[in-house]
This record gives sequence, C-alpha cells and structure tokens, in this order.
Amino acid sequence: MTQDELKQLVAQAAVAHVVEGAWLGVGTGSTVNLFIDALAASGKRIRGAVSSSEASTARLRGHGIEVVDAASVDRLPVYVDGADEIDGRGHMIKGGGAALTREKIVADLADRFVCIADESKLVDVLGRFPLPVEVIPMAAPQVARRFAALGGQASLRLGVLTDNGHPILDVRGLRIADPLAMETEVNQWPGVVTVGIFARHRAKLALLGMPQGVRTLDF
Ligand SMILES: O=C(CO)[C@H](O)[C@H](O)COP(=O)(O)O
Repeated sequence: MTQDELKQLVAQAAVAHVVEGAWLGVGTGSTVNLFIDALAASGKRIRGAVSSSEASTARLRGHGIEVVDAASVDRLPVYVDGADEIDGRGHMIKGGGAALTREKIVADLADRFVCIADESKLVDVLGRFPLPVEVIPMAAPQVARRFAALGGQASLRLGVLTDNGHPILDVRGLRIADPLAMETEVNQWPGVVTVGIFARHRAKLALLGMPQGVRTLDF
C-alpha cells in the first residue's frame, strides 16, 4: 500500500471517533485533509468545527461544514490531527505543515486528541524529524544558539511564515528522550511562540495506518 492509501485508511477510521452533534477540533495536513473529506462523505453531522489553520478552514467550509473561532467554544470532546512523529506514549512532533501554534491552542481545548498517521510516523524516540519552532523574528538567532548548546542545528524554514505571520526554525540532530522536559524548557525561552513538541497535549489515541489495517494505540 502507498503512504497515501495508509493515510486514507486512518482518515476513514477517525470518523468513528467524531462525536455526533458536538463541536470538533480539526488539525492540519494531508492526513487531516483526507479526514475532512471522509467526514463530509460519511454524512455524520457535527455542530461545527474549530480549525487549526486557514487551509483546513477553507476545506471544511468547502464541504459546507460550519467553522467557528476557538473563542466561541469552551471545550471540544475530540480533536483530530496528524503528526510528524509519535512515540509509544503518545508524545508527538508536529508543525511540519507550519500550523503548530494553532494546533496546540485547539488541542488545549480538547478532552481527547486523536492522532491519525501512517505507520512511518511511529518512532522509539522523537527527534529524527526536524523539530519545528515558531519564533518571533528578532529572537531567531538566540533561540538557534540555545538549541546549539543542546546539540541541535537550527535553520530558518525558507519562504514560510505561519498563519500568525511568524517564521519557523527547524532543528535537526536532537534526541528528545524526555519530551515533557524539553517542551517545558523551550517554552521558557524568550521569543519562542510555540515548540512543536506535543507532550502536555499528547495523543490519547493513535490510529496508525499499516498494510494489515489500522493499528490502534490507546495511551
Ligand atoms: O503538524 C502538522 C501540521 O503543522 C501535521 O499534522 C503534520 O505535519 C503531519 O502532516 P501530514 O498529515 O501531511 O503527514
């Protein structure tokens, strides 16, 4: 099976975890795009969606699904999103699609993060995928120096600004053995808007696409 077919498999499987008649948090990326399409095709009705990016908002609205601001909602029962890496405890690296800040904001509203990904995203230790960090521009060099002190090489993602208008540093060479500790530390650094480690907001459920079918990990 191709990677796209594996993504399609989990996108379809995630529809069963959507709470009918309730608000739904929606992430960003190619797997989520397939999920939005699968949700629309399923005929399952939700009250509306809180979206983590302009791209997902446009796709949801294209299917006639109402999208409201995060400010209009107190809690979401479920947030569905992809990941760039996920470990065996539900910790993730996210932000490959540059939507990490809004993704963390919407995930923070949710009772249950359902991660959908193909099996290539499952790793023992996070860090092979370059860690995305959204930064205030003037702080980029000093944030890069702090990562260098931890053994990471940070480079600006060229030609990319987030939906919030900020650049992204991609940090290579990290081995993130303690995701919660690193997330907590990097969050303290002046000029960091969001670090793409999702440990505080880890997945509660992962649906991983494999040639044999969907592997479910409950954390
Ligand atoms: O974090 C993300 C966007 O910021 C995505 O969830 C992540 O990049 C995975 O994307 P895809 O489903 O295209 O593999």
